Amino acid sequence: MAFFGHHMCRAFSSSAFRSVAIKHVVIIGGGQMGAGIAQVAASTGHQVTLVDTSDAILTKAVKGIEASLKRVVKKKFADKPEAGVAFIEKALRNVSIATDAAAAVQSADLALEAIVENLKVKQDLFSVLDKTAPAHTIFASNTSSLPIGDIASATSRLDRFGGLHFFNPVPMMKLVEVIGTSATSQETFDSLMNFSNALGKTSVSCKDTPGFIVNRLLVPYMLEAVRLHERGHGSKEDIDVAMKLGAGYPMGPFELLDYVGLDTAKFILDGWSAMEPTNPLFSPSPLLNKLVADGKFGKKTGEGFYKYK
Ligand SMILES: CCCCCCCCCCCCCC(=O)CC(=O)SCCNC(=O)CCNC(=O)[C@H](O)C(C)(C)COP(=O)(O)OP(=O)(O)OC[C@H]1O[C@@H](n2cnc3c(N)ncnc32)[C@H](O)[C@@H]1OP(=O)(O)O
Ligand SMILES: NC(=O)C1=CN([C@@H]2O[C@H](COP(=O)(O)OP(=O)(O)OC[C@H]3O[C@@H](n4cnc5c(N)ncnc54)[C@H](O)[C@@H]3O)[C@@H](O)[C@H]2O)C=CC1
Repeated sequence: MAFFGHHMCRAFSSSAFRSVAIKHVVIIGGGQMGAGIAQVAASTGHQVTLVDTSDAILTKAVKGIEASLKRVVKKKFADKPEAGVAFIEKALRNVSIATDAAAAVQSADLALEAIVENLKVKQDLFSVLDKTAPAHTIFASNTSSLPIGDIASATSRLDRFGGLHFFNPVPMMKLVEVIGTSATSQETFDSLMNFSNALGKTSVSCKDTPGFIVNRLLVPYMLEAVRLHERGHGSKEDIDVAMKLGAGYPMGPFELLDYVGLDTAKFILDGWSAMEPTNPLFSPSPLLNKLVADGKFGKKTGEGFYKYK
């Protein structure tokens, strides 16, 4: 089984650009990941512009950020409720919203995308942003499964392009994978590491290889769980209970798939299947395809493998 035989080494290129102190972050995509990253960046004193395709989506995103901040302060400021209110107000003041990404990046130190998991759509976005962003602006992708180098290839700033892979839910998950391609400069990589650390996250350095570290291990596990169920060897409920109580995972694989989003899971599976069509692990899943075709994307739509209303 090849499972993505190619291997890309990261050899830092020299760059005319110094490492950038990231103060203004433009986050494109105000879904679960973009909103979560915006929340954490704003809470740690960064100026954030959150971009999506409509005001309605952005209003929902900001409401979600406020609700999540309330959960955070309930714990963090348990004995000081006024300080908690001030913390939320300060964080929300750091967030502005926009629907025009090309205009928003004109004052950005970092443009980070968390839009749909589709190579062409991500390339189209960065190709446009490349024309309006200042020379110093670093571009980064939060992709789960696509090669960072392929996304970067749509731009003229290969040395100022890297990956920042966050985990869902962003306010709770402590890890960020920082990915450098073979063309990412050391200055850019350092800037991304510093930014991730400034968000209070623990950062690990990753090569631009399929799935980086976490998803290289997590995706096959989730795929095996679905295959096991499709073979009739376990109900999804039993598999979830087994992995929570027998392996100590906070969520079982089906709960986690619903949490991630089945639309995103399908994008990942289809993308990896295209890269390695003969690998039976990546063959289409009738169960997943049916749920996605029915608009059952998991928790975010109220139904996936399970019902949430
Ligand atoms: C063949 C078909 C298969 C397709 C295969 C394709 C596979 C594709 C899959 C790969 C996808 C990859 C996605 C990716 O790139 C990387 C990822 O992000 S993977 C996901 C990683 N995340 C996890 O593994 C999450 C695991 N779950 C948990 O850690 C917990 O369950 C969770 C923290 C989410 C919730 O905790 P829980 O105890 O279950 O519930 P509570 O509601 O009680 O929360 C506990 C605690 O946490 C606070 N909290 C929770 N969420 C938030 C939030 N969004 N904001 C703020 N605070 C939050 C909550 O308030 C609680 O606080 P207490 O003080 O304890 O009350
Ligand atoms: N869901 C997860 O657990 C994780 C997802 N990721 C990655 O993060 C990215 C986003 O995932 P989610 O937030 O879960 O998706 P989501 O579906 O919740 O949000 C995506 C958002 O992007 C917006 N969007 C799509 N195209 C756009 C464009 N051209 N311009 C502006 N906005 C656009 C959509 O309107 C939507 O609000 C994907 O690349 C995914 O692989 C990474 C880590 C974890």
